[in-house]
Amino acid sequence: MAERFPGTIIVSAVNDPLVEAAHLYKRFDKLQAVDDVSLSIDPGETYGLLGPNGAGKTTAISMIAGLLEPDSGTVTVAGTQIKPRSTQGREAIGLVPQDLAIYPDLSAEENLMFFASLYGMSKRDARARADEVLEVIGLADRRKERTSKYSGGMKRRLNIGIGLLHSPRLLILDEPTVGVDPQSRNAILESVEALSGGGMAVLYTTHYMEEAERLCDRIGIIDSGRVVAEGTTEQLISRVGENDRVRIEVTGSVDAAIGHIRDISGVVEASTEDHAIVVMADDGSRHLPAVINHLVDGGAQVGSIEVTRPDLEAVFLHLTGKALRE
Ligand SMILES: Nc1ncnc2c1ncn2[C@@H]1O[C@H](COP(=O)(O)OP(=O)(O)OP(=O)(O)O)[C@@H](O)[C@H]1O
Repeated sequence: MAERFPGTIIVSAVNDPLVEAAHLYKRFDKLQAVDDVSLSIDPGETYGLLGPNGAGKTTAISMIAGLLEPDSGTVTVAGTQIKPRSTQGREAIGLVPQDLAIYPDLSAEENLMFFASLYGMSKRDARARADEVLEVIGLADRRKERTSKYSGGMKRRLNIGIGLLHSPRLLILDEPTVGVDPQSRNAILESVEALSGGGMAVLYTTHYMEEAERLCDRIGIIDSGRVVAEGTTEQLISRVGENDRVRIEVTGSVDAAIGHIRDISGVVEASTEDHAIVVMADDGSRHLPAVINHLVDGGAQVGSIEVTRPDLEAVFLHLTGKALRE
């Protein structure tokens, strides 16, 4: 991290993370809502906090955004320590909360212009930035409509646009797709991908594993206030040793083949189901030809084949003993 000397310009090293949260704790009465959460996010990286309702995601990001004072722990964003009682460093952060903060009687454009004026932007800059933001959130063609007529998803997209107005380096999104229509959901995911591709760091909370898998370069799995595992989707899956599941429909006997299939290196388990054989293996597609050869050699005919890769849902279950969407 760059050191500060009076009168010098602070230049962060290129490789410094944009966000560093270290050992955050927060307790509400008897509940330890956040219990030693640390994470770092690089510029251009999308970091996902994946966990069920009540896991502590909102509490953690509220501390990272400087809205909530941690009991202990520190947050640094773009080289500045974030403190709830100071506005220092806030310009680097765009927080999009779950609750909407838009004026229903104003159009999308008017809402953006209003919030831009709160940031102290000139009318000209505000107009130019509103144009850019409307493109990013996919509402350019609906910009003049009163937002009271918008769908819930469109309102949510405008909420994201407001968080983007001041061109933050870190965008924090708290479960932005909960309860939105599929079209808006897709628009939101595409916006996040575009922003991240443009170099913005994104902190994204969700309990939808498909979104975490699609968007996030790294994921922290959070449960009961603790990040119980962190890594890329592949790292998380391999860490818990989950296997691919290969299901092959067969006619004829598999008795002769099944012993040979179990002997294939990398095959963990092979069993029969109704008119099918199910093989658990570390890399299902790689073992498929050998499995099929044994079946055919044993006199069985092979029908449809399905390879199911393990997902974050399985990882979550493995780590916590709970389903992500209980
Ligand atoms: N201000 C508060 N006072 C008391 N308890 C709180 C407060 N804020 C959150 N909690 C509790 O802390 C726990 C974590 O809540 P948090 O909102 O951070 O979880 P979450 O993962 O964001 O889930 P959700 O999506 O349901 O908000 C929950 O049990 C919640 O009830």
